[in-house]
Amino acid sequence: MQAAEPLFELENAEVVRQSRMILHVDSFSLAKGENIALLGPNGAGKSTFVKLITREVMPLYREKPPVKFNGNPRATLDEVKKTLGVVSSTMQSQINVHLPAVDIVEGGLFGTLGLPRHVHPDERSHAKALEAMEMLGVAKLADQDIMTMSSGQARRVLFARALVHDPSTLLLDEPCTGLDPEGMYYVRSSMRDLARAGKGIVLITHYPEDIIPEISRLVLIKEGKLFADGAKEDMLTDKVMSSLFDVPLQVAKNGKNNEYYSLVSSC
Ligand SMILES: Nc1ncnc2c1ncn2[C@@H]1O[C@H](COP(=O)(O)OP(=O)(O)OP(=O)(O)O)[C@@H](O)[C@H]1O
Repeated sequence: MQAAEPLFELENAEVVRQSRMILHVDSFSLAKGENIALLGPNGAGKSTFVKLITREVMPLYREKPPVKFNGNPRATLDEVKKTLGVVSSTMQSQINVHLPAVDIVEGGLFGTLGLPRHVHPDERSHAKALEAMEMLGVAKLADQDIMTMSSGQARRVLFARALVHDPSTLLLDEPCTGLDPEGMYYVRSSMRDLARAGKGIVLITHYPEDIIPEISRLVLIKEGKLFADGAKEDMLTDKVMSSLFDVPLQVAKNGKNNEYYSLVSSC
């Protein structure tokens, strides 16, 4: 079987802020369509890692390019945006206008959180937005003001927004943060649906509970470096998790078929 082509590659990539090295990756590759989770303590460098993918952060210059996207060391922002759909928990707090949810979703076609002023939505873009909302089970909320929605409903609207331009990979930055168990249930089941529909998933999280069964590879980040990278079952052990977070932790397996993991602190 032929190996899938890489979507994203890093080689000797370093990010410096205020004279401090906040991320250094010797070597990393993510295949097209692959599902991974990035796990690590606060301040470890997970968001910086993902911002190297989205080109919000640039690495130090090297003669041999440290970042390649679709094999291209000079991928344009437009190319990156077309390929990726992004959802983050902080996006929700940036929405402070009264707009129908469908406008938020349609804004995803233009890379904005609502419809840009100069844009007059046409039937096609409206239909696309409704189709994405249908996929996330929130089409019936299309006309509801986003500001009046529960956090779980609004998060699913943001998933629909990330999907509206049909990206091949979704970048999900702590998608369950701030949600109650019902909201988490729907976000996690949406992640599963999307993975099954063939979307690649890159999930950043602090919690193994978010790691849906379709994700089989875990990348652990600590103190600005790749701490470990490998199969989920090898990473989610008491020993590895305790040394990643520097406190005693036990990994429990649960779910109907023991397909989920959670972390228990022994205080
Ligand atoms: N613009 C910046 N200037 C200075 N330091 C920065 C900047 N951006 C990030 N850092 C630092 O780099 C480190 C890594 O930050 P990053 O946001 O990537 O971590 P993270 O693993 O995503 O954290 P969290 O889980 O808390 O979101 C942190 O110590 C952070 O304070």
